[in-house]
Amino acid sequence: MKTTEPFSHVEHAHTHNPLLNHPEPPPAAVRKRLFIGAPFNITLLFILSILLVILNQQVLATNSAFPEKYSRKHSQVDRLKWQRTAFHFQPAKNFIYGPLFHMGWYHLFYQHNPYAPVWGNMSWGHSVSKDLINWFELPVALGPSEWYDIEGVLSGSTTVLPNGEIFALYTGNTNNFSQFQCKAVPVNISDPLLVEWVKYDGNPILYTPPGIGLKDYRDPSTVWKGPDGKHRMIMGSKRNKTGLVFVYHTDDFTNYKLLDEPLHSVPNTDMWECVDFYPVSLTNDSALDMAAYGPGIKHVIKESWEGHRKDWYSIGTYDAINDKWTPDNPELDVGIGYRCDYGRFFASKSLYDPLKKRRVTWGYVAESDKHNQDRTRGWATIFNVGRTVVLDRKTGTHLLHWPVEEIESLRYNGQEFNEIELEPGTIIPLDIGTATQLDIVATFVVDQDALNATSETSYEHGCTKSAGAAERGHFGPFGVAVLADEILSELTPVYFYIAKTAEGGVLTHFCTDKLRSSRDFDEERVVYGSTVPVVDGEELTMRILVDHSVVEGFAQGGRTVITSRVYPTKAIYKDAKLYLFNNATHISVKASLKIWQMAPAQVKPYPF
Ligand SMILES: OC[C@H]1O[C@@](CO)(OC[C@@]2(O[C@H]3O[C@H](CO)[C@@H](O)[C@H](O)[C@H]3O)O[C@H](CO)[C@@H](O)[C@@H]2O)[C@@H](O)[C@@H]1O
Repeated sequence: MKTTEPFSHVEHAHTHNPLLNHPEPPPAAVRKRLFIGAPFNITLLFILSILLVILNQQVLATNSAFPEKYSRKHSQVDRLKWQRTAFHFQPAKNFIYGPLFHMGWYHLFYQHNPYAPVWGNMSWGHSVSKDLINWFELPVALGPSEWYDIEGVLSGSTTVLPNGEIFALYTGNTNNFSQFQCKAVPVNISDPLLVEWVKYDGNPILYTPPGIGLKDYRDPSTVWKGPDGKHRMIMGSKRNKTGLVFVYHTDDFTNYKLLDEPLHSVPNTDMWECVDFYPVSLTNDSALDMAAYGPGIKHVIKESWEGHRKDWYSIGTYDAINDKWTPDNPELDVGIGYRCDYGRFFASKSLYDPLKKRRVTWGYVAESDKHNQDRTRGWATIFNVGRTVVLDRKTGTHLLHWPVEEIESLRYNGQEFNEIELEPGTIIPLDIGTATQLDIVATFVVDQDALNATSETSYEHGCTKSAGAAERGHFGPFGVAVLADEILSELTPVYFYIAKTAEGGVLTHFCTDKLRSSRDFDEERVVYGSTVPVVDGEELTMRILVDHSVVEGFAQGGRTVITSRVYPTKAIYKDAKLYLFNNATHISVKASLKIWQMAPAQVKPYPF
């Protein structure tokens, strides 16, 4: 790895940043010093403060902050071209999202419109990879063709049986959008690419159960064998506003018998789409295949909340004899506890990878700019970089989602910055050259004496209801601003914010501020985030993947994750810069970073 000189050249670049700072009164001790002086100084200071307040208010008013609609420098064509990601999976064009599975090669199946970059003509797109990073696009595996799927081959799953048999279960959308479950098989299982698929001629194999809406019944899971030798399949649905998971038993993988009782249900969580269910180990980081059952194992339910477009998980115990699942903590039940990702990430689906004994999950990361841009760009929505999922054995309450190790093969030109002192209210540029494709690992050491000395409490703080990185607290925000232009008119800060509780404890928030990511339209001009547990003895660490229009942030090894789509108009190409900041009012922070440039991944048609 190539390293730069120590960070001395940046130290004298410390600047006071009006864009990040709120017009808050300085702390009492400082205030005293400011007001000792001649009346002339007081008047001057007063005028300056008024100007600062006006400037800050302009910046904080989200839409009116940017009167100039487009940057003159980069044309719209250039901007849209820049948005295409370099190392996140997306096919050459059109619309993607959906499920995946494995066979020899890693096979990724996804919801795909072969004709336009918008939802419609839903088909199963198909790509294969040897390393989860570089992909070959194959022909569409399954497209609408029959009465039961004429309006779309929707999401589902694939199953590989121990005898090598492979089949897919999917939801067919009829001409009136009723949903039926269907089966398909590869034509030739000795083809490692599984290029051709054929639909079962007895489709549909499953009809909507009584009392369930015809449009509330979809996304059949992978089939697995329970400890009693019976095979199971599950599907998400809802009854009134109660989200639930149906369980089916099968002997032949074509006929499925619905059990009377659901595996689990939670009132007021609406339709559960793309339900995922898998075991996690309490004793090590090795993933388990679906059949794993017994002591030392917990089971995770993940659901994608229709309408909200958010993925929720909960950790609990699976009783395979009665096909019932119970959450460890009812207050952290499915849909009311933790999310897989606090940004834009939906309809995720995981794969047990027997090669590396790990579970990898992908979700689709939709666009958040104007819908008509999709057509101009020619593509829409991407996948996150595949993430391994393990139980966080330190907390026991969280999952850890972390980019697959293969992504590190794209790193080059590594640079290290050690122990940069960030005093309250500073922002410094990090001179790393091009800043559009990056892997950043940052550690922050907080001045504990200052933290302990202050009794101020800000327990009520929350990323999503805050004013983002401009909202100054005693102990935050501090972090990294990515995709920022030189004058900070566009920037996406990814940061920690420490809040002290009335009892003297601390609560750490991990946030991404999209309020000033783009001067252009963004339907989610918001601050994303949540709290992140920090276990005794841990430093505050974050990892950020920057890839043009996507920013993935991981705090504390992936306990809290935030994926954002961003559409800067100025901070693009060589004008995209990186900054380190501490906008807290009362603590200094020492930051150490490793930053790599990221090479593009290859996504190509398979060379038949
Ligand atoms: O592509 C269908 C699969 O995708 C899932 C999970 O994302 O359901 C999405 C869903 O919404 C799509 O269709 C809507 C039109 O009917 C459209 O407005 C929306 O933008 C699309 O994402 O698809 C079904 C209807 O087909 C709808 O109820 C969902 O919200 C998954 O559940 C599907 O299998």
